[in-house]
Amino acid sequence: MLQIKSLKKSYSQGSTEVKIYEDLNFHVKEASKVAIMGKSGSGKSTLLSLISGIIKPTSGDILLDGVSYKDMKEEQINDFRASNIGFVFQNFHLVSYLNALENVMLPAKVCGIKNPKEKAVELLESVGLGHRLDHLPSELSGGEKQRVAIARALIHNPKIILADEPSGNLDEDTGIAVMDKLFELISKNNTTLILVTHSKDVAARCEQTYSLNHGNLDKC
Ligand SMILES: Nc1ncnc2c1ncn2[C@@H]1O[C@H](COP(=O)(O)OP(=O)(O)OP(=O)(O)O)[C@@H](O)[C@H]1O
Repeated sequence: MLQIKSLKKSYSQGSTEVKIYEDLNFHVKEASKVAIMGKSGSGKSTLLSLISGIIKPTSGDILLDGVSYKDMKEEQINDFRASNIGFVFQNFHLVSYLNALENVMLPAKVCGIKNPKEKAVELLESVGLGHRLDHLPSELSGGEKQRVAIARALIHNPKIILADEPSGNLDEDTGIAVMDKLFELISKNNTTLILVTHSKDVAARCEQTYSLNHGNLDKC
């Protein structure tokens, strides 16, 4: 489903080259749930940004469902990402001036999905927020914001969800409830999950856990 081949990524920092990976290889099967752990600065978020096509590798290739990013122009990658990938971030990344319903509808509108409102209401109800549709992000609790973000990530039935510390900003009980919801919905939809986390408990929910060490992904 997802293939990462001989991936090299370096950042230029003035005259210095910051090397993150030299030769990273990785394969994720369809509908599987994979956790990525590793020390701060090991390159976990960078890997999610590369998988989403937001940043480009220095060399190597990424294929999603056999489609290589190398063969696509910037605009095609943006369209491909909008249709195939859903995101859940630690800081929620909701649009501040849109209410919960409008936030969830956003990816559906971008992808031209029919009945976006109906689908968004259904999803918000499934995450227990049917009574908060018209609340702005500033009028929602942290756990509620993350449940809106989960509904938004799933509305366009993406092939893959990339989650970066989704419970990192939530208290323990709220984090558990939010993760329960995320795993329930992705299992129901057979969505592939790649989850970056520092929490062993969160990682244990996944079928496989890898640790990113010195540019290599080691199976735990
Ligand atoms: N745009 C950039 N320019 C230069 N260096 C960068 C850039 N973005 C990230 N880095 C460096 O790349 C390394 C990997 O960053 P990344 O955010 O992927 O780490 P991470 O494993 O997700 O860390 P954390 O667990 O702390 O969130 C870090 O050392 C960081 O300083």
